[in-house]
Order: sequence, then structure tokens, then C-alpha cells
Amino acid sequence: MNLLVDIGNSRLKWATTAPDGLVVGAAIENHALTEARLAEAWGRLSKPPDRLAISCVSAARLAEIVCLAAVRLWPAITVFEAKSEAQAFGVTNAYLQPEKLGVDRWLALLAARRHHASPVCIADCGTAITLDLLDEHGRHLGGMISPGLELMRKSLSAGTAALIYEDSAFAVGPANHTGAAIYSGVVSAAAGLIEHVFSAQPDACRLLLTGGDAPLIASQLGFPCRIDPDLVLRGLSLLLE
Ligand SMILES: Nc1ncnc2c1ncn2[C@@H]1O[C@H](COP(=O)(O)OP(=O)(O)OP(=O)(O)O)[C@@H](O)[C@H]1O
Ligand SMILES: CC(C)(CO)[C@@H](O)C(=O)NCCC(=O)O
Ligand SMILES: [K+]
Repeated sequence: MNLLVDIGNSRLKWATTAPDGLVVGAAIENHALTEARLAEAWGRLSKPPDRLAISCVSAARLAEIVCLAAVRLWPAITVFEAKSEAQAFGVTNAYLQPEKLGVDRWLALLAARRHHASPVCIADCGTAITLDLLDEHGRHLGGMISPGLELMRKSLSAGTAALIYEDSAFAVGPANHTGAAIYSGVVSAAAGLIEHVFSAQPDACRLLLTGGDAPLIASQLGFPCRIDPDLVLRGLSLLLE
């Protein structure tokens, strides 16, 4: 059994590998991440993992906390930190400097190539929204980066006098109060971005969403799509095969 850890800019997601797939644990907010918190989550595992694979696009300090917690619980564990490469598992990285592609994006591409049909447009709807295009030969055609929903909402409150960040419920379409108008605006911006990019792709291209905001954004898309919530973790799992 192996342990997989995906550290995003907001939350840490983790899973253990099982013969028939992943067993996904409860996400931990980055600001609440401590060795003790991980020990509490992982202390309940039925047996010690042999290997730990980490994907980290956030501060290196968080990956260190994860390593320390794992080594303290299981001194014999082997730790592996994923890095973006020029080529792996039939996928070729489009970046001029392949190591500069966010490792979460790279792992999502590897998992999409293995578990979904290509050509595919991957939209990771997390702290940032990233789009990555993969052709039928496994060639990454490049991608795009935009702020995610929370960052868009926070940037409005940071850059204006009247707009405050409210924990408003999402309602479709034009709104009649500020919080709902902002939420509706940013979800429309995200859905519009994805539709704009996807509609320029060949007919055979599929649309694949992942990330915490994938279900909400998918509900506002004018195209059919699949949601794979564990795409980055599934990419990590490939690396340990
Ligand atoms: N239970 C939840 N807790 C926190 N955020 C959630 C939850 N469910 C959905 N979300 C949404 O998920 C978004 C964060 O997505 P995700 O967890 O994929 O981000 P992340 O992996 O930290 O980001 P990234 O990889 O882009 O840095 C938040 O904007 C929030 O709106
Ligand atoms: C864009 C994010 C923040 C998305 O999590 C991450 O993939 C990242 O930090 N990427 C590095 C820059 C790049 O991918 O071009
Ligand atoms: K992510």
C-alpha cells in the first residue's frame, strides 16, 4: 500500500492505494497543516504504507511537514516528490522548460492519458484554474492559467472600496445583491473561459474537469464534460507503479 499526497495552494488532498483504486481521505486546509494533524489522519491507517509520493505546488515547507509526519509514523517509508518531466507515460510536455510546468498539471496530464480518452482538454478548477490540452498522440499542446473562483472574489474585495468578500450562495444568472452578483460573475467568467478554449478544439476532443470547484463550474457549462475529482492523485499513483 502507498500513500499519495497532493498539496495545492489551498488544501492538501491525500489517498492510499488499494487493489481496485484509491481510498481518498479528508482534505486538510493548508493553514491548518501540522505534523500532529497528519498523524491524527494517518494514525488510523490499517497498515504502514511502503512508499509516499508527494505533489506540491505550494510552499516547500508544507512538503517538509508531510515528509516529517510520515517518517515519524513509519521510519522505513520511502518518500518520492514528483517533478514535471519532458516526457513520461506516453505524454510529451509542451513547455519550453518542462520542469516549469506545475507538477499538478503534469500529473493530471499523465492520469488523463492513462484513464481517459484523448484528445482531451483538462480544466483543473482549484485555487487557480488551469487548462491543458492533450492531443490523440499524447502530446501536450500547452495550457492556460487563470485565477480560481475564490481568488477572483478576493481580488474584487482587495481592489475596490465597496466590494466586500461575502460567503454568499451561488445563484445562476443576473443577481439582485452584491455577494450573489460577484459569485455569479466569477462562475460565469470561469465557465466562459473553459467554453472559449474548448469550443476551438477538434470535434473529437473531450472535456475533463477536476479540482474543488469542478462540480459548480460544470453545472454552468454549455458542453458535456466528465469530472474526475482525483486526477492529480491518480497521476501520483502512476508514478509508483
Ligand atoms: N470542502 C471544501 N473545502 C474547501 N474548498 C472547497 C471544498 N469543496 C469545494 N471547494 C472549492 O475548492 C476550491 C479549491 O480547490 P482545490 O482544493 O482543488 O484547490 P487546490 O488544490 O488547493 O488548488 P490548486 O491546486 O489550484 O492550488 C475552493 O475555491 C473552494 O471553492
Ligand atoms: C498554476 C498552479 C498554481 C495551479 O495549481 C500550479 O500548477 C503552478 O504553480 N504552476 C507553475 C507554473 C506553470 O504551470 O506554468
Ligand atoms: K490542484
